[in-house]
Amino acid sequence: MAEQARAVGSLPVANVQALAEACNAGVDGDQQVPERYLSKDPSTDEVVAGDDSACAIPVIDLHMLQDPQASEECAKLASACLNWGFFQLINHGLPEEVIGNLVNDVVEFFKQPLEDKKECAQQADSLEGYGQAFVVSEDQKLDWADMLYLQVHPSESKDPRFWPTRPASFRHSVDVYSSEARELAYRLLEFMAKAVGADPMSLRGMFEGQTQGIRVNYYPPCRQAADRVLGLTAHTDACGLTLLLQMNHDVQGLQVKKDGKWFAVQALEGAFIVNVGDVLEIISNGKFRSVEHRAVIHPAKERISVALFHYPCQNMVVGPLPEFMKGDKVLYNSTNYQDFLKQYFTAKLDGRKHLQRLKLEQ
Ligand SMILES: O=C(O)CCC(=O)C(=O)O
Ligand SMILES: [Fe+2]
Repeated sequence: MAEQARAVGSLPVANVQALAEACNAGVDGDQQVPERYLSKDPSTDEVVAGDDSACAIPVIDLHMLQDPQASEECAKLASACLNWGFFQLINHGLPEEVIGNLVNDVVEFFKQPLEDKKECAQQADSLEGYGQAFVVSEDQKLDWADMLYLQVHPSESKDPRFWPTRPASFRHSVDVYSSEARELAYRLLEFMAKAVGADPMSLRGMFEGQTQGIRVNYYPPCRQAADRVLGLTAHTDACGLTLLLQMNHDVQGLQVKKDGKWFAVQALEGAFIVNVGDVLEIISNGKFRSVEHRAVIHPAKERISVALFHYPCQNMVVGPLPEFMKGDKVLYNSTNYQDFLKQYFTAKLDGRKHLQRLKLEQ
């Protein structure tokens, strides 16, 4: 992402927060939701409701993972990463104050007038900044959301052009939050490796100190057509591991694909939603799965989420690690990381297709 974020730009499109305000205001017959946002056909979607705990993504307790006696939690982690590619993490130890400061500053950022937010607008040569991601053609369907993407680590990769100066504490809140969350991601990578019998340091060593990016997603409500728009089109994450914080936990939006159906996620207050990215699926030779997910829109309520993406070492070869095979058949081709990213971005978010290409015939 470090290089790629600078090489791939997005075509400028309307600000969705402002468009939503116009469409949601007043009576029908005012501004209509433009056709380009109507990307979803509700009649063909099978969605499993998020309030049924029997069908929910697994919940993993970090306290229990750390207890050397509690091997069941480790087995649950391995099963979550294989069968869902997603889990919610509780008792993660990230200070409430650190999360609270981030949440307040993100909310304040989006409350500003459009002109002020545009001070950190995306530029033609970059994915960083405030705008939309991966718009590459004039007739492509568009997401009902705005986002702010920033590279947060290593510190020399930060581009101050895109970092909000208001609220004044924004930069500090993001720095503190992302560095705490980074440590947590490294701890999780250790547990994930251990959970499938690999050396706990094998994954940590590939990710520690490498690129971390933050993506703040703002999903405005859509009164006219909530079931026809998508906040974030179905995709897999290119990175190794994503830590997602959903701010208004009572508004459902994230959906995860399993066995051909979409499962709505009911976010637990204060928990992280963690998911496996493409790089980890390949490195683990399929023991962890990078799963398609998307975000849907509420008719009356906004939703904000913050995703932290953890990328591996820039010059690594992305391929199954011997540590994860131990005699198993090799399921994926290896490719160098820069080519891997190029292919992912060429497939325009369609990471799953990209993964299929790397997957060897069985
Ligand atoms: O907003 C969400 O719940 C999902 C966000 C996401 O998948 C992403 O930013 O990659
Ligand atoms: Fe994602």
